[in-house]
Amino acid sequence: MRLIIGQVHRNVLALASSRSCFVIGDHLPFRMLSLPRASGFHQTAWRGSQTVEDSGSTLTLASLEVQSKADYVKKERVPQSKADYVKKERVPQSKTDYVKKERVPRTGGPKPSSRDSAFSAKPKKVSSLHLKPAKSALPKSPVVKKKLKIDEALFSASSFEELGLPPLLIDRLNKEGLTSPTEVQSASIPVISQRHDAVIQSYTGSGKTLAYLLPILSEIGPLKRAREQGNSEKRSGIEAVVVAPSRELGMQIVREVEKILGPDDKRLVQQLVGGANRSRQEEALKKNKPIIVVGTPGRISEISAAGKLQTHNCRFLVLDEVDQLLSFNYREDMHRILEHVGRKPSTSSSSHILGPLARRSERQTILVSATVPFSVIRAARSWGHDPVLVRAKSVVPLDSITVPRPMLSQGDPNSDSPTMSVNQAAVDSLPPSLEHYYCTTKAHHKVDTLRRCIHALEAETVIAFMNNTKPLKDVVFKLEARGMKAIELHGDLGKLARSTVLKKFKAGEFRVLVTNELSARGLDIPECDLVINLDLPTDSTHYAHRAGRTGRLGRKGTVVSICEESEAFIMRKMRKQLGVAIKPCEFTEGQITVHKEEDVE
Ligand SMILES: Nc1ncnc2c1ncn2[C@@H]1O[C@H](COP(=O)(O)OP(=O)(O)OP(=O)(O)O)[C@@H](O)[C@H]1O
Repeated sequence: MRLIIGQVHRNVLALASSRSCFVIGDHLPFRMLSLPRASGFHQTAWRGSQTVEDSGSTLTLASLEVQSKADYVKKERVPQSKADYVKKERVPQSKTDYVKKERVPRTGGPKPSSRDSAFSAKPKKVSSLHLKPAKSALPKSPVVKKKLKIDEALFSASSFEELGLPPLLIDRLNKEGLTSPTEVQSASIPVISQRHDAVIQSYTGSGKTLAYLLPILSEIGPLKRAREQGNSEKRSGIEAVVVAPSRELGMQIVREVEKILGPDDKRLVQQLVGGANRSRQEEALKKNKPIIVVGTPGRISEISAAGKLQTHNCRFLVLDEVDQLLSFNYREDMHRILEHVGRKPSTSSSSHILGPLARRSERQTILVSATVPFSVIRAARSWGHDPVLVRAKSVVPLDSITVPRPMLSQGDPNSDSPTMSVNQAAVDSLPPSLEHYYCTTKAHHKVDTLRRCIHALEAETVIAFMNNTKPLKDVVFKLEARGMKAIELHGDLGKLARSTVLKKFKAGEFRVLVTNELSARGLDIPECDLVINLDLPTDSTHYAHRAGRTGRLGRKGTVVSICEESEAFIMRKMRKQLGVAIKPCEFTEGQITVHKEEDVE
């Protein structure tokens, strides 16, 4: 049976979403959860497993130190020239309003990020890093547990005020047109503010960057929460380190921090990305005295090793796209970062005997990705104190997470085999609003199919992925020859060329960006309405990150994989692994024709 769809954006078939629960462990609804927590956040020993205890006390906004609106106005308000900003600024909004607003593509959507991206890093093969869970040689300290329950109300927080962000920070967010938190932000902000180590997992384009930046900027820098007198921690130097696997993602995060800090304070964030001039970065560290640095593992560890980056006072360490940062390529740099950030060099004789692990860890560790394989859970357990997994509408203590049953039959649960990583990571990493299709064609007709697909779907801003760099130019040439404006982007281009390409593409000068795996993670181009796989991604984790370049923050988006007949089984396999409908289709006479699966099997 054949079903003809006119223009996919007008007559979109509702996909039967078979999105199932994230594979790792059982998830409790937030309201059911009791979170035991070491009262001493700065526990010296890294503890092993810990049981989840139920408690009678409910974790309310107050117990999370998130005050009610009234309290908030009373206690938090600091003398400001802009009197009564609360009255002026707060526009009561329901969550539905927010969703409605965000879903209007282009014109009515959220204020697009002003973040620029510059591409540089070469794509790195992701294989898992075997960092052994650190075992402290120190005796375990007695742990006083504070039992917490989380109020479901936090999930439906419709404003940043409800989440207890400081007034100055809310003021800045409003100025940037950000008035309502996303779901993952509502879940993460209270948890991080309560000083839990956390793994944040939520689908691509759901706002994970602000989910960790906002609670951090509530604690450090000029927008931070006013503390009661005598209760202020005196800190100096760098207080937060954010690590990202690529230069482009690093720069994007820098732009996001700059946007929140505002023009007067943007020097307080310093980029330490590879490929940029290192001595200039070192000079800026000296001159600007930043409170937060964002960079790639290599450059951060390089400058740290040279003694030009002091991070022992650091309170926050964020690993964005953590599953990629755990790959073998980053092993040494990540080891250095984890060993140094937020660790006080100790002079006591015992620590000389016991080695670096005896040094006191002061930092809060936050791991972030749309795809969280079990290796990340294991790493978080070994690096953090009572870490929790935060997702939209659920928070789970990591100690309660076990390797899921199906995984056990597929191999050694302690191995980081791709199968394991894929199965655990893929589900729930995709925005629910995406439409997925695949079509088959001969290899030499792929570009023509791509062109017909773009016309049929009336897509305006298209990212086409290939697996290698070499053929990109050829595809661009063929598209241009057929009158379609296209441009290539890959790591072999110079730094300036890469940022120019992106600027032009974002400005709408080109309809198609032809690129490789380099652009699959982090790239935020809200206007992108179509992602094409001209080469199939290597696994469903890669599929998820590529697909996530479209359909960001509730917008509509379509993903089309163009493959040869002999590869169609891979798409069917990915459909199973991802738990989403990827429908076979073809493009004829300016239309998409969607087949039912029976027709092709
Ligand atoms: N509360 C908000 N209101 C409006 N826009 C927001 C909000 N939070 C984030 N955004 C915007 O949503 C877009 C996507 O956010 P972000 O890049 O943080 O997503 P992500 O979950 O990290 O995606 P990925 O997994 O692909 O890296 C950005 O343009 C960001 O500026």
